Amino acid sequence: MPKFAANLSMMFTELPFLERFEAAATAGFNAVEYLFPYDFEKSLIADKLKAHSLEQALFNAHAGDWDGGERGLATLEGRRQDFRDSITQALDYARALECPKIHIMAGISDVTGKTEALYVENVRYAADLAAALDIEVLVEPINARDMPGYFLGSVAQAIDLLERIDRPNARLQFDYYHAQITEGDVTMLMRDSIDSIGHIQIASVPERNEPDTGELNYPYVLAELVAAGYRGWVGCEYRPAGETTAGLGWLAAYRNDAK
Ligand SMILES: O=C(O)C(=O)[C@H](O)CO
Ligand SMILES: [Mg+2]
Repeated sequence: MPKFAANLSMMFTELPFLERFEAAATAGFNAVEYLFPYDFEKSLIADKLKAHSLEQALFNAHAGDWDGGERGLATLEGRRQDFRDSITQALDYARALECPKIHIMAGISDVTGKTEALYVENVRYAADLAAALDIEVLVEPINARDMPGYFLGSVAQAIDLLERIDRPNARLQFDYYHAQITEGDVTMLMRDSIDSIGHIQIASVPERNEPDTGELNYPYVLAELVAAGYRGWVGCEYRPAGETTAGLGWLAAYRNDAK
């Protein structure tokens, strides 16, 4: 059965960030992921993980001026040093949190030969630093409805760029929510890209709520993922329709499955 990580940027937002760790553990999660840890001392987060026996599955490298609309630095001309600083910072946190994976956001950029070349160079730079720490760097295609102008739109584009990056620890973050909106045929897409997949995320489509609603049949989708050999965390990157805990009935069904 799949193992699920709570995404603390979207789940348990009824609580202040640092209190979400305990809430996730109490709800039965053994791992967490979120966008960014950088507003907090890494030792503070490490203490939370330890106190609640949680693994840190994933977080993102700093993605620029988020409130100002930036969504990553890896394709931005003139931001090479900012990008490099973001990787140094992310790896510093990853080491402290014993986190094996970092998501590197590409940025809002047109796809041109120039932006592709910069992206390949930047992700390669990050992968080489991360490899020394046994950490993977991940790239994720994001749907254009939620993030208009985002550089990385499809799994095919991501795989093509990963081939050019050509580093074994640079891998695909496959988010079924984005894949269904942009491409559909998600199980064939997953099977075709399974060798590149380093992390999975889920949510209902189109509302991005609990995975037991919406147009995707997750019991089937996740059984196929496991059958294809995926053994990593499945990040629950969804916005609960109501109170987070009240919407966790879907998780109990997987626990019963395992018995
Ligand atoms: O939005 C997503 O799907 C993500 O995984 C990113 O990390 C943030 O946009
Ligand atoms: Mg995602």
